[in-house]
Amino acid sequence: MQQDMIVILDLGSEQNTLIARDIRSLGVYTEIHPHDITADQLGALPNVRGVILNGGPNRVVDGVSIDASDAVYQSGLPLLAVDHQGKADQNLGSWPQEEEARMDVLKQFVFDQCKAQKNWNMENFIADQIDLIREQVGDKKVLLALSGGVDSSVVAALLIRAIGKQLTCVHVNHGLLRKGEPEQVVEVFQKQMGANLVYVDATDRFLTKLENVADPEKKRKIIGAEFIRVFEEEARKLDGIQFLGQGTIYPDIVESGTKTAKMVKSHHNVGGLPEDMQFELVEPLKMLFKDEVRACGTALGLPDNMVYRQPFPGPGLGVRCLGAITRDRLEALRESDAILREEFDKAGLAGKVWQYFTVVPDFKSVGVRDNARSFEWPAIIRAVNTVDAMTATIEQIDWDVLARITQRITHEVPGINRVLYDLTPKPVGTIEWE
Ligand SMILES: Nc1ncnc2c1ncn2[C@@H]1O[C@H](COP(=O)(O)OP(=O)(O)OP(=O)(O)O)[C@@H](O)[C@H]1O
Repeated sequence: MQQDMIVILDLGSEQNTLIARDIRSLGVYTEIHPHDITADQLGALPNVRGVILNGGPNRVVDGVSIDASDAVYQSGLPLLAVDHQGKADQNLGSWPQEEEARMDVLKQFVFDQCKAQKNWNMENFIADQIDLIREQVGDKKVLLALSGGVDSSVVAALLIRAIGKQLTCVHVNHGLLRKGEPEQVVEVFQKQMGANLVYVDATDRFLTKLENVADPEKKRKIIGAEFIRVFEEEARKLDGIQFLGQGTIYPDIVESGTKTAKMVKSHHNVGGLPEDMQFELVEPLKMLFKDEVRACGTALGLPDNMVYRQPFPGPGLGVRCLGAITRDRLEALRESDAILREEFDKAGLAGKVWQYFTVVPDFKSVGVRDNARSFEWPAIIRAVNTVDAMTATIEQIDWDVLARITQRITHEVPGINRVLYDLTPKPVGTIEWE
């Protein structure tokens, strides 16, 4: 391993991630571990230069105040005790709330006391991961479900670098992807990077299953279950696969809970595979935050529009083609969404607005086209900003941009005769319509 490490022990703090991010921003690698880490576990971590005892409001569990194990106190490593409640007790000093003062304390600890080197960067990370992946996988084979989203794309690029043809990627086109996405996956991974890529066009299969299904929950369930079925079928056709690559990232793990935090949820796994299909997991991004995943993707040569892709729901366009999906309305949705993205790009909004897309509902309105009555769907524009997806505000799009988008959609997309702009923040509206 190339990097020095500062270990953060979670003694009931809600700010483990914040402090981890602060230290990484200083160019030093950090990992968050449970408070009762054993001497063996601590000893197994490479290049540890110091330990932060990160206390906070959850420190008292069942009336007992938790503390780090003796192994930590006897390790001889420099220790920094932090209490985010600002209280000082026997072991814990108080902790500055202001960012500048906090960073000063961290810098002093990390560089002066621990003598850590500023060697956390993507070049070192990639070099380390390539070694680790080769060590884990040996001459065996790895399977990866490649969506074309940020996380699985970066995992694919990293695995291709590490093990080349020992990796097989499976990309499922369920017919609900955005315009150009499946083509880009084939272009980037198969043509440019020379990956083993199985491209499955399962559009008919998904759309047939979804025929006449109007309930949003049912739609989501059908799409999820069918995805697992298609993926399983493809996996069974391949011989001798022992490993499954996954785009697990650090927030998935941190949010899933250390010992003092509540379990939140587990993401990113291609869950639901049958029990006889047990794979060992390869999760090379599991210590990276999202912006680091993007930096890693860029360093591996992935295109910007893949690395900075806006979030896209698992069921894809299926939840934006409201009610029972029909092929013609889905096509109108895909085309209007592509125009919106193109115009946002031209207007410099693409990197600025968090999420933007169109929705096509299952009702029509009267219009006039070429001097004749038309009866067509509306396209609804949604453009929102959020920090944590729990709340969202509306992007105030320039009127000229909106007018241009309206002109293009109503003239270029068959079946659309109106464009509407959704002004609802979250709450009350969710970001997606279904
Ligand atoms: N169309 C698809 N083809 C192949 N694999 C897919 C597809 N959709 C999802 N997956 C797999 O399921 C995982 C979780 O999917 P989800 O839609 O939750 O994406 P995500 O969490 O945004 O991850 P990503 O950024 O990789 O898309 C993906 O990382 C990928 O491995």
